Amino acid sequence: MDPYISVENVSHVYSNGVTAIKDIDLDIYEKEVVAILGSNGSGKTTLVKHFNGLLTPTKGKITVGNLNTKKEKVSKLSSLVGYVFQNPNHQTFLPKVSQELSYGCKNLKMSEEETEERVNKAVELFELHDRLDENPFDLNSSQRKEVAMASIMAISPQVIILDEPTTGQDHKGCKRVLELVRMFRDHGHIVVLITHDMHLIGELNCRTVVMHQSEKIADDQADVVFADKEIMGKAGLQPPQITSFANELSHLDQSKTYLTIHSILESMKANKKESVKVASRS
Ligand SMILES: Nc1ncnc2c1ncn2[C@@H]1O[C@H](COP(=O)(O)OP(=O)(O)OP(=O)(O)O)[C@@H](O)[C@H]1O
Repeated sequence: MDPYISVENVSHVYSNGVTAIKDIDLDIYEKEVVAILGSNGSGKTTLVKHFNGLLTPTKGKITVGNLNTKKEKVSKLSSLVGYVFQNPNHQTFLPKVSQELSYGCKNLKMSEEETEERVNKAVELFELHDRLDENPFDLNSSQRKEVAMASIMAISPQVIILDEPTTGQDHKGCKRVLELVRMFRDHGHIVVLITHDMHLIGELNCRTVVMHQSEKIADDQADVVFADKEIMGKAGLQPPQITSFANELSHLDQSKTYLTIHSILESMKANKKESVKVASRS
């Protein structure tokens, strides 16, 4: 299977001379959820801005859906790759939710019929029926973020980039983000997450790319990356608290990396069954 996004030996040097990403190779396939992790300034945003053509490589090549991003218009690429900004206020600017939802489709010059069909689908998925006439700025930040995500979903790009989706969200908002990532994946989209939220990555146990000082230093499932003390230390990352806690529980199988309470409980139950078996044998 060909990758949908192919990053081949890509570097980006900004006009001020800063090398923000260096010699990156990365293939992203259909239906993958990929988290990009790394400390501030490590190059995460610069990397993903190449996926929708906001930036182009100063060295190397990127293809998205077989299109060379250097040769395509940003408008074409933004129909394939949607970018949900960290701050929904940077994305919502129209006075009604309904206008926000249709803006992207209209901007891409879709017919009225197609726009209506796509917006209706987004309204359905995000259950926005009662909010269509509201002003996005009258909604709370979690609801406004959902409107921003729904307006990207209306375009139905193959790839959805979520930049720090849980930042500034309360517990309910964070849970909703997790649900939405799963919903995007279940609808066949590729989801790329830029995040510092280790709990979110732990819950998803998704493919995790770690950036450090402009370079990619790890690319594996979250449980494998989180168990790699050298990588985690180098990138200045801490696994979710639950993983550190589980590492202290000597009666758990320490060959595994525990990312959620659920996984710890499952292991405890398995241990219990095992010890009952042993007890009944002796
Ligand atoms: N427009 C720009 N012009 C010049 N340098 C930039 C520009 N944008 C980012 N940089 C620099 O490129 C490097 C990588 O920045 P980038 O924003 O990609 O990192 P990041 O990992 O996304 O950081 P953060 O977590 O803080 O958002 C940093 O040194 C940053 O100062």
